[in-house]
Amino acid sequence: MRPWFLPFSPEPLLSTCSSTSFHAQKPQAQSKHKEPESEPKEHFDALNLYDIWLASRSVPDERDTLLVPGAQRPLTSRNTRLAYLALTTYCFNFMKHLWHQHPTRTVMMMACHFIRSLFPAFRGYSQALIIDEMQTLIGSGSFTWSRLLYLVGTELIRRYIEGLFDSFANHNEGIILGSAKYFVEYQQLKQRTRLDVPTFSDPLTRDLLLESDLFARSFNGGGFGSISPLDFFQLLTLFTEIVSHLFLIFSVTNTYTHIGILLLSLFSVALPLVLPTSPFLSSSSSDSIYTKKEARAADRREKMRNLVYNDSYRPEVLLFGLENWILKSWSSAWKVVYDSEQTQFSPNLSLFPGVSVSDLFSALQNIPFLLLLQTSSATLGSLTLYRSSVQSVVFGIRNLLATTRMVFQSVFLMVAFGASTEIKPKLQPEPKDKVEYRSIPGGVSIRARNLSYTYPGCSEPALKNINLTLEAGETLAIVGYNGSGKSTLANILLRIFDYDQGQLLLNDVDVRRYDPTDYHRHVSAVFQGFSKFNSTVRENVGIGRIESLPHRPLIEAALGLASADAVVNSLPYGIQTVLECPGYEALSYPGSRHLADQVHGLSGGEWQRIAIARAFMRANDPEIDLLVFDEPTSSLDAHAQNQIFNTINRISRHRDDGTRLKTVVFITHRLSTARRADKVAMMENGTITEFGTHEELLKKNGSYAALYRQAV
Ligand SMILES: Nc1ncnc2c1ncn2[C@@H]1O[C@H](COP(=O)(O)OP(=O)(O)OP(=O)(O)O)[C@@H](O)[C@H]1O
Repeated sequence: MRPWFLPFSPEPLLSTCSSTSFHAQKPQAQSKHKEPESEPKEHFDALNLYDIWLASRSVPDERDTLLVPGAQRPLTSRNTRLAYLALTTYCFNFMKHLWHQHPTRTVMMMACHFIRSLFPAFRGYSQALIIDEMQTLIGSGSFTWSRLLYLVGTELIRRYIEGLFDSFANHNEGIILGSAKYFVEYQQLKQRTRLDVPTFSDPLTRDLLLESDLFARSFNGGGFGSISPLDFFQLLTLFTEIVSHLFLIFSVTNTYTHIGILLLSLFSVALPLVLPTSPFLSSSSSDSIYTKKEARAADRREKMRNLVYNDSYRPEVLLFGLENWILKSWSSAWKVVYDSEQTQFSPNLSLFPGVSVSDLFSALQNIPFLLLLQTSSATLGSLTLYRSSVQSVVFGIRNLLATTRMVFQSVFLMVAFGASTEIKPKLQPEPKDKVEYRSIPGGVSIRARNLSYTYPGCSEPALKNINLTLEAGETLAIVGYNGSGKSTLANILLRIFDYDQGQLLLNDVDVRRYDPTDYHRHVSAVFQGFSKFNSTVRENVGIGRIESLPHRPLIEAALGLASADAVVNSLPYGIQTVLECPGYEALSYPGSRHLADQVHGLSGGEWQRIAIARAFMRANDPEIDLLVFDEPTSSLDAHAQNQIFNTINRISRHRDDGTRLKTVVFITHRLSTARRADKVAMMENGTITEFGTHEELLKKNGSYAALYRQAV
């Protein structure tokens, strides 16, 4: 059910916002922005959202450097053009979308902003009237309270109405902000759940998502120098506020003789705004542009913090005595970042020690005030009004400049949000190439030809020239030394990773032509680093077949298949026990305390049984053609291990005639289990060096035979 404040379902708007979409990594886009200044204008105009975002991150005069994510964009003419492009191609559409959710409320919000912006001027005017009245009363000698009480009463009523109006405006704005927040966070989550591992491992995509997160967080009120899109309206408020004060200043000084005073007022107001840009008074830029060294230091500082704050690292931190090293690394990184920030941010406005420049400007603003005081026409109220209006204009213009600058940054974060919702997962085939996965009898047939794969950022390939043929229904054991590439191969077979070279045919179709989501409906797996969720046993297992989550008997059956039923029965709340997992810090909400009491830890082997039960939730389904187990029984005793392999054997065959229904691939370091497989692949240094039946490989007397002899 949607929340009460939402008049809409948060489905994608972005097709209406921008017609462009892109693959997560576009090397041409990256290189294109290495020489932004030399690009022809028409090229500039053809940029899509991702291009705009990437272009805004380039550092002026540094070819191969990008600003660290979240850094402020310098206010250059090029970035201004990019911001304008972003505003016209995306931001206005985004705002329009928000407006469509609550048209009446949004109009009311804008009207409220306008009316509120007039309040300070009214306030000043009303106070001036009271002061004038007091001056008249005192000056005339006949002091009567009635008129004064009337004015004070009017002022109190005005303030009361102002307060009521404010609370209405805040309430209205809160509702709009609530639905905007929901929309943005929903889109964020939706996008992240769609993205595959190769897309996530692209550094530029990670930066994009990070800035998109910053944008989403800005709805929670400030942070990181950005403002929420609703604060765009702040510009309107500030502008009208300044105009209304200028109007008051002008009315106080509108006679011919006062024109000079007016000009002096404006000059005194404008001077502090202009002067900070002078080379004597300010730094060249207040933008946090980190150099590579500083960015690395900032990154290191965060990593060190994380090592301390994340509980899952604590055993290693204590065991290896990392405390001093962490503190030292953190403090040296902190110093690098601090020094860089010190040089970047402007020094305070002080020309001489002990003499504040801003005090000088305040004093300057008093000159027209004194001149006015000398003219007979000026009343005390009007002088007070003049004084407060001049101050308000100064603050208003300052705020306007600061807000404009924040809006400028916000535009690029908004662009990051827009671009992130358009990322096309890397493993997703083009519609023209897409082929629907079709099952064949016996499971899935696998043919790998010269497969190679290098992890992003690594120079050495993890897999080299993998050749492998497995018929549907066969069982394959992958064995080999640590780091030989077994899990990487499993992840490629499961279409979690893509390969760089070669070809992988599943059921004689290039695996790249399958939609991964479609293909994943036909596989079940236990990963080596399986996830441990800080949730109940029921959910930890049931998510293996999400539609069966409400069906307790099915979950219990899976637990039985994984020989985990005895473990679960011994838990204090059985299947409802919340499992404790390292590294997860549960947030405590009022009323949720009792949950903490139900939390229970599990041993490594017990967790492994939970993960196996999760895979068994769907392994029995007829549409499952491939079962992949990456060291499923590494922490189990020999008896439990045998039970699990018997179960795998049973569910991969037809119940009546024993014919093979599923292809099974398992990775193991226990060579006694490898002999149960039809084929064995021996992996060394990222490649399959021996392939055949257990007996064939023993006869060969190569690496497998040596490993086997060592094991038994
Ligand atoms: N995320 C990663 N980024 C970079 N390199 C990686 C990553 N994961 C694994 N590698 C490297 O790829 C190689 C193969 O790793 P893989 O996990 O596939 O080995 P494995 O045979 O399963 O090892 P083990 O028996 O220890 O589980 C190793 O050299 C490893 O260091």
